[in-house]
Amino acid sequence: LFLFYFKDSSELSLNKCSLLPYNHYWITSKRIVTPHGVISGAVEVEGENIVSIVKEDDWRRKSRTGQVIDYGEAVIMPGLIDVHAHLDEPGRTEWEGFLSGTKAAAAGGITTLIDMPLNSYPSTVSTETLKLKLEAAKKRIHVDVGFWGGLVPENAFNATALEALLSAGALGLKSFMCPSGINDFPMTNSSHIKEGLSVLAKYKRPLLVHAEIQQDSHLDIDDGKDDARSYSTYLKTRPPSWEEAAIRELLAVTKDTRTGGPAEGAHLHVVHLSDASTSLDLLKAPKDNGDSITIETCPHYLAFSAEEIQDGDTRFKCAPPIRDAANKEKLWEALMEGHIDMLSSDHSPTVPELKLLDEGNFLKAWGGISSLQFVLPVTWSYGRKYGVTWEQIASWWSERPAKLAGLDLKGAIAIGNHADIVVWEPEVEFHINDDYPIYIKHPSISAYLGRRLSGKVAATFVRGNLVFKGHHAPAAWMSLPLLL
Ligand SMILES: NC(=O)N[C@H]1NC(=O)NC1=O
Ligand SMILES: [Zn+2]
Ligand SMILES: [Zn+2]
Repeated sequence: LFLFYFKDSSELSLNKCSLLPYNHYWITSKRIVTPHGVISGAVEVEGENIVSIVKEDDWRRKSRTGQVIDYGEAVIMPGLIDVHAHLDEPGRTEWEGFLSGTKAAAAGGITTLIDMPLNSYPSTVSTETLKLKLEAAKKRIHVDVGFWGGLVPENAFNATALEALLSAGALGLKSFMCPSGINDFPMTNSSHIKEGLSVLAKYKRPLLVHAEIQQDSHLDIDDGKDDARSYSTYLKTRPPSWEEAAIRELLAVTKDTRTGGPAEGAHLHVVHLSDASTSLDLLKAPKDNGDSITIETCPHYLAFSAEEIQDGDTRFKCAPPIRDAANKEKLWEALMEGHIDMLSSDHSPTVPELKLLDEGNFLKAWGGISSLQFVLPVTWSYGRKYGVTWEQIASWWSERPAKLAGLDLKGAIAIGNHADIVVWEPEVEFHINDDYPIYIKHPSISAYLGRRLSGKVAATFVRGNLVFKGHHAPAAWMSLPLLL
């Protein structure tokens, strides 16, 4: 698979994209999150990889070479892998772009980001348009970036075109079952999806689906009774029945992904599940019975509830919508019990003008949450009262996303893996106000502006390069597609 790397490894010796001058070093801490538990000890990095992991007792006894960076009691975790972010470049760079987006990612402990095929212009639906993405990202990324391709009516019945897109490096495909809000990214129906899955089966790669199907809305938005500034008006326009309808249709095709089925090898990933009632319940049995399905939800569905969204505060408009507090509780329960597999940001920014913050019209504003830099502290801050552990965070944000995207050398602090590491301090609180360094292009639309969070990112390593430690590595980024 192609992953678009930010640095040519052959140039590591004259490395300007690392804030560390060493090629071989040890990171020590009392709290290192490994697949075998949290240990006190040291992680040895050489070049791009983790070459050993030792517990404290052995570490003391061992003679060693290489520099030592002691992080004390800070938590050392695998870097986060955000499988769902819209960086909007090329074509809508004024909305975000690779430079600011990956800068925010690095500051937030995200070491790999998979870019969605829509909101840029053109959409990533062919080898030619994927090439435009690669060109745009060149020398402009602070973390590893991969790309999903788009499954749209135009390419769905063209297996040759889809295969070319996957061979050119798309890590999988993404489609919408309702209007996406982007003209050159039309929605697919289940026959398109079935075709897509049959091609993906060969490549053993996933289809990510925005699972909402438009139902008759009971709201007549023209009768003047419903205030477009009120969040409840927006909520009524996208009831859980939209998610339910999409999931019912999807389950008719995911049977094919079972062992021995016609699309064995393909996988369906339901993005940003919001409805924790019937939509989730419908997925449980097929998932347990061998349909190849995973489910993601996003921090904003876990942090916020409809009741607390103020009139006109369109920063919180997204689709599917943030539902009531009871639904939020059920989402946490499903996550803790393992029915929801992973988290992603669905960072989907725009320019402040299109968020209509002054007018506050929920029906007309751009739908999309801006959150990229804060997903780790948000997961931790809002999850603490449910007893969330660092190992769970590593599973939701690193291990399972790596598996979904087929990134064999990522997702865990393990020998041989890429040295993709976040160092963070769970006990440190901070207030996201106007003085706080926010690296996304438009801080004013950030959903977390004004919040107090705990869990501060101290340092981020991407394949052995220290890319962030309160400030970013100054860099003229080299980039190249690399065969994993
Ligand atoms: N086009 C786009 O990014 N849409 C996203 N925004 C959102 O809130 N949900 C989405 O799917
Ligand atoms: Zn979506
Ligand atoms: Zn999205």
